[in-house]
Amino acid sequence: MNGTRAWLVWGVGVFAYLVAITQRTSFGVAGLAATDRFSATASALSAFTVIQLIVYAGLQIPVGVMVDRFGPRIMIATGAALMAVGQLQLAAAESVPAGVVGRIFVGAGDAMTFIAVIRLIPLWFPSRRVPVLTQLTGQLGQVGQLISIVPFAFVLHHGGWSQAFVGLAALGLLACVLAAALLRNAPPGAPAATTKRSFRETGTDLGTAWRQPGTRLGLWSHFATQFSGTVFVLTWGYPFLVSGEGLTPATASVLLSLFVVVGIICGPFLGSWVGRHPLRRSTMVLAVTIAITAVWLAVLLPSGPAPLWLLVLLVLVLAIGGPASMIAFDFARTFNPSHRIGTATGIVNVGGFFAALVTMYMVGLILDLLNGAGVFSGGLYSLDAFRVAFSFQFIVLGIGIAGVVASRGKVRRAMAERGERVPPLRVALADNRRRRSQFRSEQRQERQERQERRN
Ligand SMILES: N[C@@H](Cc1c[nH]cn1)C(=O)NCC(=O)O
Repeated sequence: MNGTRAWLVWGVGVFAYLVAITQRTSFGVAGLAATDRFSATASALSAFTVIQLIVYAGLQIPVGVMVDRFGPRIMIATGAALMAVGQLQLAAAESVPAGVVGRIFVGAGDAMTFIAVIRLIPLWFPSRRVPVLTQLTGQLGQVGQLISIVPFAFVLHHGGWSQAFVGLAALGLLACVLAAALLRNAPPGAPAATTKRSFRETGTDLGTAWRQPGTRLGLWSHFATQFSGTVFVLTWGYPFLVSGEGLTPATASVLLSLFVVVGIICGPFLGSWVGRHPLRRSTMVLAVTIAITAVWLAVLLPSGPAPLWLLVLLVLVLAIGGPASMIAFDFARTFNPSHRIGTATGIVNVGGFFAALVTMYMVGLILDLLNGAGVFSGGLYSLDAFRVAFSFQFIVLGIGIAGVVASRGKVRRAMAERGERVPPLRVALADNRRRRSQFRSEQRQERQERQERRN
């Protein structure tokens, strides 16, 4: 494998994903400017984000199939081009429908990027490197959010709407050109990364990927770990922290930026842990999901504002959900043959975004209903209203945990039929401790022997 070339391909892939995250998150930063430009109500504005995410989630499976059929390069380049077209449309739009069309293009291009980028990794790198590089790709991509928050917001407020969105279109075009020029689907001489399948065979592949219990374990893992953080960052976190908990906008922004930092720090650790303990991946997923449930209970159960340290802890735990959700793609990769990984990854990636969309909608609906019925004084975004509305997440978390446990059971039964047994966690931990202490005593003995020889 050509090392420099592999790193170049990975670098271009990460850049394309980072640009996709910038395009995805840019509208959140432009909320106030959009209200002025389109003279739109709050619910019309939320349609921009919701429709974009519906397009993104709806395209995951077809895009996964296309990644297997056409390879990552063309998908990444086409995705970047679509996002550039979408942002140009938004730069020119002066009505809500025209703006929504722009966001549909952005959602479609965004949908093509991540699955294709992580498909490149096992094609270019040895398998021992794949978990850490997959994690790093996911986390470095999130830096795109910071580009939306700082330079994009600066151009928007000082240069104006059209300049800011034309700038994003230029970034998309740059990603498209780099992908077309520098990406290759596989190293020279390696087996082809694409498979020509008939329509019928594609349908069969899709069914086979879905029936594979490991794919469903991936879907539920993504569902359980990712949605709460996504809802917090993309929609309800900021109003909850500022209007509900009474933090200043500056403190709330710092807390939201922590998501990116925590992901970058924790991602590589989680990736290397997954590489070393492949039989404990679902245990890690469950541990993170239970931690998310526990921290939300701690924040929502007591009446009155939560102390700042608890809100920081909430953000840290929700942020760890990001790297933990990347374990889901490891299930897709390791339980499916190479020609079905794109399809399986597409299925897995629906989980977290579907759960996030339902939760975003339900939290909004519950807030509206409580406000309409005048249940709490303090208005739409009062802390008590948020405490009730955010409790909807416990239903989704419960469904996620049940899904992970049930699909893990199926995976383990299938493994047992092949003669592979997963030892209980207690036994595995004891075994680990025994091996570590044996390793340490061997090292001690070796040092002693060396010392004796020197004397
Ligand atoms: N799990 C996310 C990526 C992530 C990593 N840290 C925080 N988020 C994911 O599913 N990504 C898919 C995408 O298109 O972004």
